[in-house]
Amino acid sequence: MNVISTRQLSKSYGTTVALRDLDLEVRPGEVYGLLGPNGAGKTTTLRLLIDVIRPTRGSIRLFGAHMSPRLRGRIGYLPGDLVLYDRLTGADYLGFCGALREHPDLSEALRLAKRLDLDLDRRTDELSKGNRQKLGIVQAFAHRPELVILDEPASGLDPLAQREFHTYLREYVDGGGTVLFSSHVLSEVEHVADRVGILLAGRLVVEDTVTSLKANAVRELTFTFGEEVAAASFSGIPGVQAAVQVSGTEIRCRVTGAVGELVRTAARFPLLNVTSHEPDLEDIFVHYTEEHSDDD
Ligand SMILES: Nc1ncnc2c1ncn2[C@@H]1O[C@H](COP(=O)(O)OP(=O)(O)OP(=O)(O)O)[C@@H](O)[C@H]1O
Repeated sequence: MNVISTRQLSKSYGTTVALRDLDLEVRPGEVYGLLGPNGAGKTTTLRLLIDVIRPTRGSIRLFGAHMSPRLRGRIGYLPGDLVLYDRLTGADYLGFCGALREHPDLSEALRLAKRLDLDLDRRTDELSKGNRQKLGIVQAFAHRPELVILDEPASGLDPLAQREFHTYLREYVDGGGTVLFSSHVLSEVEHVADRVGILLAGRLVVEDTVTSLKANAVRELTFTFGEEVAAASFSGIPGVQAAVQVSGTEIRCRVTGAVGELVRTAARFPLLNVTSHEPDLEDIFVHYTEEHSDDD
């Protein structure tokens, strides 16, 4: 049974369609990263899942059931717009959240706060942006939820805190937890997520593992020859999308899938060097964003 399962989930605000027909499945024990440019519908999706806003259409199942007060206790949530009570210390705030959730045991919260180097004795209005974010993360995990939904968790965290947080996320899923998070930080998604979904203008345009997305993405191979070679010699080869003449002796090819035929063709000429630019998640993200804007 999937931890999260949505069918044709849609949300409109007046005439603005924020989310269209989202079918999302998040499996037990996985870290799922939701990517998208500003306004793509990420926050809307997360808010729908935790039931702070209601769908215009479609359905949501969490652990196979509709949202209920009992189910809410099994879920942790970091909102994108975290509101803290300024006069409380971090420890007071966590105690308050624990009381609301009827989970007074703060041992997990204290452990995570220590790992993130967060001082819980300071008043929340004295905390820096990054430390407020750490407090938000700590409250999301404090009651040992089975699922956490995090809206831009990396926002404001310094690289050390980010690294510690990612290690903690891995431990959390290894211990049976499940994570859905949104992010703009593509390197974070690349390192942490098992699967990635890209939302564009409210639609899920692609969903896959990071490894598979990269394997199927467009790569660039640049060939340097010992004599002049025409780019036209490389057009029509399976997988080659474009062959560009960089100079008389240098040709750059954009290619998808296997490169065997392309490399065999290049080897028929006096080949001196080949360099390959491997796509990262940013290239893939830009590719889908550009492709989508072409459709508009
Ligand atoms: N309360 C609201 N009233 C009207 N429109 C809204 C509301 N909330 C969101 N929207 C619109 O819905 C669309 C999706 O917004 P959403 O906040 O879900 O995007 P996002 O992917 O989280 O963006 P960001 O990365 O900027 O946080 C946007 O066009 C936004 O303007």
